[in-house]
Amino acid sequence: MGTQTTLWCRARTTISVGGDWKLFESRIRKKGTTVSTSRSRSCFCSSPLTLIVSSMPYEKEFAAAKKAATLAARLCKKVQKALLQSDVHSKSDKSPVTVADYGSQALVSFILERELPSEPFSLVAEEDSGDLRKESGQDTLKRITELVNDTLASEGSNSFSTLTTDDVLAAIDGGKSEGGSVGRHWVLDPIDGTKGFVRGGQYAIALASLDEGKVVLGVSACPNLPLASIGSNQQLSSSNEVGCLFFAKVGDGTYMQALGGSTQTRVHVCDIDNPEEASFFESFEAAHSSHDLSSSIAEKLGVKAPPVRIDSQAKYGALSRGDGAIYLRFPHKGYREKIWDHAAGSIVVTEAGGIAMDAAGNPLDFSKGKFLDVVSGIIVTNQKLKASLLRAVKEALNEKVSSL
Ligand SMILES: Nc1ncnc2c1ncn2[C@@H]1O[C@H](COP(=O)(O)O)[C@@H](OP(=O)(O)O)[C@H]1O
Ligand SMILES: [Mg+2]
Ligand SMILES: [Mg+2]
Ligand SMILES: [Mg+2]
Repeated sequence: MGTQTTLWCRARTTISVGGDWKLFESRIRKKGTTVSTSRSRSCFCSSPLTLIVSSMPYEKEFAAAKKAATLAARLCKKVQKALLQSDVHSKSDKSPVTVADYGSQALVSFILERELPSEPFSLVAEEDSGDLRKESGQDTLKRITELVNDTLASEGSNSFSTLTTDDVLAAIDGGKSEGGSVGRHWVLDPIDGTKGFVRGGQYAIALASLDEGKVVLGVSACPNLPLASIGSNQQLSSSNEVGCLFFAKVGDGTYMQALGGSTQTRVHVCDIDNPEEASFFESFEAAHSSHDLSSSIAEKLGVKAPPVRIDSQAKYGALSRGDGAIYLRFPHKGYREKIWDHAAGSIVVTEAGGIAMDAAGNPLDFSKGKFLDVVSGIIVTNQKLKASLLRAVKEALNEKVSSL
């Protein structure tokens, strides 16, 4: 449980803030009082000011997010097991959307609102209920409602009341927020890697929270990811258990536990500094990221291992525990990245000591609404490989331009 302290500042005061000091500074500045702060975490206020300092910020939100992602993973696992052709439903952009995408979004939206009743609720999520409101969507909607109710019942909570189809539509549409740089917003990809999900491969339920445009917590449930390393330089492991939950809160590090388990382990990115020993992740789907460009970058860097191709933000999770050293993502011309594809993954990696940036080395900016505008692509690595990776990326991109 987090504790809150109310401080009445009249002069220089030393305060202790768990979490992100920069974010805290920007908050108190906004209150209309001149506040000068220093690295020693002391602050001087020009007029009396009441500061409410939480020693464990975002703790309630973090617990709610873990609960929501874990339950959504349970729903998705059930559907993936029984996946029938008829569960695949075509959206206008032709990406397969299954009952699990909608069910997961409805469940996460419902649980976050239920667990945090006193907070304003804003959710930026991938799916909307448009197709489910049509006559042709009624059977699917009933199926989703049953799935959501079955999953809630399995939670064993006494306060459970059965949701109607209208409740489910409303919960899905709870995800219509546009996000932005003001206030708090949840960001959800109910199933990231839908193509992997349909194929029986990797996928993730990815949930993050933005505060003033910055990702402050992220949870990524990866039901098919082995608990043991999947890197190309993996050590032999006796465990073939799958299902990982990664979670990170700003300033507090990244942790992993077995989905449904309770023992958490702190994870760190690898500390490889020699690219020859590094291995890299990329999308399984060549349509999502140029495999040619990645292999040209890897060659320039001197990476020897073949690419590890997996779907979804499971790549960020695997990187955060050191399974590989680099994740390269270079969408084809005209594609615009969305925040829900990277928000949870990026904090999972940065809190584990890594860096997520665009191909020009800029930090990822989640404050501009649902799109994440990046220069050329997204690259993720550890601190030691950052400079050489950026050089190789620049060279490969220049070569690509001059060959056109
Ligand atoms: N043409 C494209 N280029 C890049 N990314 C794309 C894409 N089409 C879809 N995507 C995104 O790639 C995500 C999957 O990432 P990955 O390739 O790492 O598995 C998809 O998430 P969803 O599966 O949630 O729709 C989708 O948002
Ligand atoms: Mg999609
Ligand atoms: Mg996605
Ligand atoms: Mg998705």
